[in-house]
Amino acid sequence: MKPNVFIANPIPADIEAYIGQHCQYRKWDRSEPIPRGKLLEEVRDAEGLLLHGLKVDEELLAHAPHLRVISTISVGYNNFDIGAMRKRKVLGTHTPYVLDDTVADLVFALILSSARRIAELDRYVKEGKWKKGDNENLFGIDVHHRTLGIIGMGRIGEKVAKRAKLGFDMEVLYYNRRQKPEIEERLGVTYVSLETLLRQSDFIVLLTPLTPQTVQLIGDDQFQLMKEEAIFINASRGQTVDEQALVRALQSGRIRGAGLDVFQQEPIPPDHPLLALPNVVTVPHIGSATHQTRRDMARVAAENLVKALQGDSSCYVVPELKDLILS
Ligand SMILES: NC(=O)C1=CN([C@@H]2O[C@H](COP(=O)(O)OP(=O)(O)OC[C@H]3O[C@@H](n4cnc5c(N)ncnc54)[C@H](O)[C@@H]3O)[C@@H](O)[C@H]2O)C=CC1
Ligand SMILES: O=C(O)C(=O)CO
Repeated sequence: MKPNVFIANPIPADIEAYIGQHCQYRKWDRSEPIPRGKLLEEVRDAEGLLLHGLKVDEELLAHAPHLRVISTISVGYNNFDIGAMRKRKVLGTHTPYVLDDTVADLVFALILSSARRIAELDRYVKEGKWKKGDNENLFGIDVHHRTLGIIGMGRIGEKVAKRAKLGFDMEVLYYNRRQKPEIEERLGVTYVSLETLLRQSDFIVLLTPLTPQTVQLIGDDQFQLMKEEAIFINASRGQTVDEQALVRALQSGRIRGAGLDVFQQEPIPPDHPLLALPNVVTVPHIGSATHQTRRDMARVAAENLVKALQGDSSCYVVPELKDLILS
């Protein structure tokens, strides 16, 4: 008999059809998120669950006694309570690699638009403020030949480093849980302490996963170490930064600017002080959001779901739960 699965977010029709070849499924296909109560109801008989951005915790698992696999359409899986999943032997899978270049492109878009003030000057032109004789008050800073510091040199970090080295002749420093000599050799990047990275970089990009060790990794003390001209980019998760400290650093001119794709609360409340600052470029968590990449992510997530239910270990199980598929 085909396993029962629940698809909690809309996915392309052909990918849904692929799941249908291997599983019996029910689905939520409205664009607004599924209400929590409805999700808890729907998972009652499910052995597999496909989702994007929904919280997986003890409560959800308690409502899903048959659940064996949860497949998230994202590479980040901080929405998983890993301890609770391990206790119930529920596998978690994610979507690494397919989105790396797309997210790295977005990081560069944030670097360039912060340095050259693209969003601010777009408003300036459209509001009819452009007058002959405008000069220094429109100037930005160079990106090429400056120093980029990457915190979290993983799959996406490496793609950012490649763009920086090959496209912009930048010096690239990185800080990571472990040093990566193979990337140093391939790209000519330099491993440094977090403190050195913060002191020496003109652009600082945060790309670690959200874990207990990275919660508020960047706060007042770290902003104090940065150059006054530094631009801070966050494309990891909002909780890796102390957002109040970031507001203070930007308001006081401690750093020059910021480019942000992620926020402590998403959507960010419209009256949030960050949104009143001209030296901040914001986008609504769109790192991987191109038509092609979101499609590829949905395909990988669907393949993960089907493979994991079949006991095929070639799916992308999250590192902390890999032993479950082998046991
Ligand atoms: N803004 C967006 O739309 C997107 C955001 N992301 C975020 O980016 C993160 C990274 O994705 P990948 O590069 O695929 O992951 P990855 O696992 O390949 O890389 C993460 C790197 O961070 C390092 N790291 C982990 N904890 C650390 C710590 N405490 N201190 C220093 N380094 C640490 C790891 O050693 C690893 O090299 C995701 O977990 C997700 O949160 C990912 C995709 C899209
Ligand atoms: O994949 C992720 O972790 C995202 O944040 C969205 O692509």
